Amino acid sequence: MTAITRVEVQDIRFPTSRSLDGSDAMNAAPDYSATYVILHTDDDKGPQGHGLTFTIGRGNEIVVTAVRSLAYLMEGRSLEAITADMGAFWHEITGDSQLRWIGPDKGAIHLATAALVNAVWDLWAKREGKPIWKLLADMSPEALVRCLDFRFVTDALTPEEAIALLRRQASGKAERETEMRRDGFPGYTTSAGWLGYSDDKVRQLARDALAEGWTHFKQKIGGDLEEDIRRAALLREEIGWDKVLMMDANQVWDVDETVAKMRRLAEFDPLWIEEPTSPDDILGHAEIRHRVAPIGVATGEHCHNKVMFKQFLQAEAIDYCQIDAARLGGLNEVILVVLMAAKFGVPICPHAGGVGLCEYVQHISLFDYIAVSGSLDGRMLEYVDHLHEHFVDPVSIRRGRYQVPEAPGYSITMHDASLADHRFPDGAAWQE
Ligand SMILES: C[C@H](O)[C@@H](O)CC(=O)C(=O)O
Ligand SMILES: [Mg+2]
Repeated sequence: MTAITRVEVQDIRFPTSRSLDGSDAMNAAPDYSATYVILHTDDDKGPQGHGLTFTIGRGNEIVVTAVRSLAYLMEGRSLEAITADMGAFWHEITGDSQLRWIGPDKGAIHLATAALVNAVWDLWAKREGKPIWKLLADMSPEALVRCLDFRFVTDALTPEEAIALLRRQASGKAERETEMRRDGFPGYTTSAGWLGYSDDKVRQLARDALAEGWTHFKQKIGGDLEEDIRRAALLREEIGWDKVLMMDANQVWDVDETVAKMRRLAEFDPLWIEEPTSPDDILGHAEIRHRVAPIGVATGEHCHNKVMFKQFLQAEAIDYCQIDAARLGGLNEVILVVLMAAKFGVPICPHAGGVGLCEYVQHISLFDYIAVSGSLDGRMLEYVDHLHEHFVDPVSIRRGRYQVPEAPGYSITMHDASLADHRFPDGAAWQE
């Protein structure tokens, strides 16, 4: 038995606002940040569990405090008891009635839940000697479904339906695993498109990305419309018309405004408009989708729980489901949404613009392809070229495709020196 003896939490921040990496129309100057959790165990020689949740700077201290409040639900428990019934564990960690009051299943408390839950999965996978995607792909449908909490979503997906979905793809799993190891998973890059970058920088980064083999690009829009049009033309000039372009407004518009603006931007042939309006406006997204077709609608990075995703799917409001590994309450909830999306026929294209998110979501897309959907249609994984050097097992990209991670765990462990340098406010990075 391995007991979780202590939950350690750190406030880690990177001063990305200095270079405007990650900037968009809503978030002009983000400092990519992590509430970073380490699960210590009574096995000194064994691995620790690592997990993080993503924020963009101020407020990270609130999520750190929320992790401290939740820690009592973890400390003293055995890993084996948790993993024997992961569904019950998730129900319990999101079910403390006093803490649930400040959610439920949303906001700082849910972000904190993600860091803790993902750290448990990381610990489990490390002890099994497998990367997360492989741990999931190797589970029987019944074992995987036992990891999930179906409360509030059985009108959209029952455990029996989830088992049937997983059984449907069981026979081709080994083949798809081999294919992924050979070819990698298709990606797209956002790195050339941040809103705060100068024209020259956008041009240079687009050229670099083309030379590296990227074929799919995402651009930030949502500022002045004429500026959006000018920058879309600039990007098309660089990448040509045979490459795919996506647009991301980061929630700045109303519904009618989105329709009017996307009718102008349609000349640049965007595949999707991402987060056009409030992330909570399910019917608004449905209305936009209806009116801007054939441009697709993508959202999910601010979609905070399985109930919201259920309704986006039921309302036929999205063409692309952009789950976020740390906005939902950790992997248990992510898997449930992946299964619901498969049932509704909507492709998973995870959000990865943040620190550590590329590291996390590669496991989710691999699992989705190998064990759930069995399809690459409409599926691609976001890539941003920032901060990977701080991870012990960073993502590896070749010709615009994610290479399969093989190290045990969830790929989220950071180097000790990186943690020390970026601890807020006393780390070296914050002394300049
Ligand atoms: C603030 C983040 O960088 C955000 O712009 C990321 C995002 O919207 C994306 O990657 O998509
Ligand atoms: Mg986005």
